[in-house]
Amino acid sequence: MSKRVVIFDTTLRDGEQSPGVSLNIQEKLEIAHQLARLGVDVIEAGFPIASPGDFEAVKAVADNVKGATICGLARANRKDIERAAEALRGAEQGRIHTFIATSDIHMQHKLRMNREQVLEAAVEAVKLSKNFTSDVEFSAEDAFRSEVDFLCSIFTAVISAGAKTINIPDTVGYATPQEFGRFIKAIIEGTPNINEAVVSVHCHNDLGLGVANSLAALENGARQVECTINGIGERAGNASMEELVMALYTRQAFYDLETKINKSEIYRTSRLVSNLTGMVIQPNKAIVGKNAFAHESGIHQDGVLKERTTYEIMNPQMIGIFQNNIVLGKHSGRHALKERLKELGYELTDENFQKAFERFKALADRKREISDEDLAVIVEDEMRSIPEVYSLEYLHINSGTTILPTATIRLKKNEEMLEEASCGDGPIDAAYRTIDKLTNIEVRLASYNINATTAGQDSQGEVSVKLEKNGRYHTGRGVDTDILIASVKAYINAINKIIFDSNHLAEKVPAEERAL
Ligand SMILES: CC(=O)SCCNC(=O)CCNC(=O)[C@H](O)C(C)(C)COP(=O)(O)OP(=O)(O)OC[C@H]1O[C@@H](n2cnc3c(N)ncnc32)[C@H](O)[C@@H]1OP(=O)(O)O
Ligand SMILES: CC(C)C(=O)C(=O)O
Ligand SMILES: [Mg+2]
Repeated sequence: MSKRVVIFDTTLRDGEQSPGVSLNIQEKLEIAHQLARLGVDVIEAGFPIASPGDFEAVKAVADNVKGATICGLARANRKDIERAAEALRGAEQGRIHTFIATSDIHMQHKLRMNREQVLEAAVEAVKLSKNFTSDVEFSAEDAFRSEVDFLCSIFTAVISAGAKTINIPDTVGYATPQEFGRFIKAIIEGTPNINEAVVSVHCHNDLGLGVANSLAALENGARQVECTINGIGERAGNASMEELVMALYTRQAFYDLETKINKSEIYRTSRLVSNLTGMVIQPNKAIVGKNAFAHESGIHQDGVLKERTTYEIMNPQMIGIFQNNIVLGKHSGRHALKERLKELGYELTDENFQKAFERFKALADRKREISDEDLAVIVEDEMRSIPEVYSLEYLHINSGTTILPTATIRLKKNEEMLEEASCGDGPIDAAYRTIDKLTNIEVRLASYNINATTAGQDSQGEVSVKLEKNGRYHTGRGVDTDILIASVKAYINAINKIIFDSNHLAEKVPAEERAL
């Protein structure tokens, strides 16, 4: 039996049946070109009878996209099939995919047809389709809830009528892997001319088993899988293409099957489909989710940095993901921080690194993810060697529409604790007046600037101040997720610089010429 699995992509047909998704001609064309680059074997571009727009989209894909079979869906009736054939006329290789439901529940309530009528409609549909193309696929909708003997007789008949692919959908996502595998085996064994057609499956994800069921079918003789990018599709979606392909590749030794998918295009295709359909990918989605290759905890990061395969079963670069997979956050350890700092070009002494690590952990307690910008701020602070004569121990600010802004601050000066309170025009003015009282250094605030150093609600505020003292300017910088704390830190930083400069000056200038 062939090892080759045919990848039938139905992102543009079943994927577009996702509630809220509607792709225009241009968008379908763009996705179809990308699917061809990705190397899918069949692109189901739409359901031409559904609307003039879908007809035009299938036609545009058929006329323009080369390198893959272009397929159009049609119910088992003349109008649908002729419309599909017309849309596909320009295709290098066109496939008509005709279908009719075979489960009792669908036949009785939806189609209001009996088995004989359904079998006859199926055979007629395949015969009619054969007038337009040699590549005809027949699907028995709701196959998994259909009676196996009836399915075998309908498949035998459509294969005799010329169907080259017979598709066995689990339309409502009801199957579980073992029983679906057994089901496929029973159909193959019960259909005498099965060797004249490719056996295909089309699994929905209502129980989250679309991919698992498809793999079970492949183990039991199926050689085409119908799937969508990012697993989009009717209700809970279809089997996800990227998961199927990567499962077959990663577990090649077990399945011994291959596809012709160009794996390095997987991520790009996933992003394109997500952007054009508006279907956001959940972060923990396998293969293409934001977190699929991200490591946050220190023990994992240490392992991955020492040897990637300790915690990665696939290489993200292989599917076109080049972003950093080490996410710095509260669970990260020293190895990961040191590695990222090295990548950013920072070489810290052991002592500075230890300080930077402590600040990193403190920030990570308040902020979900630590960005490179956050690290730059932390490290630059640690690399400066201005002694911290004053440091902030405690800050309490009262402010609002009906109260006078008041600040209470405790500063540590060397080993001594100093505490004061003051009012001001605003909370920052109150804080700065309090610091002036505590330090007893007379300064003038020459400028105050605030910036968000990183994006997002939990971003850091960076405050820079310029203080004037005896005609000389001293800048101070403070960073914190709380802008009042950042403002106070900036002011204290500038004061410490004033003291540092004044001490340096003292070494050169006699006391009487100095005034602090
Ligand atoms: C499992 C799947 O994903 S199947 C594909 C589902 N996709 C879609 O339905 C998307 C596109 N669909 C559409 O735009 C419309 O449903 C159309 C244009 C196809 C049909 O629209 P309408 O003619 O208004 O019919 P409507 O959708 O209301 O009902 C479907 C009809 O098709 C019949 N039908 C359903 N499946 C089939 C089939 N495979 N073969 C023949 N007839 C079928 C139904 O019995 C019903 O017939 P009735 O009108 O005699 O009762
Ligand atoms: C048209 C068929 C193949 C389908 O989408 C299904 O049965 O889910
Ligand atoms: Mg479907």
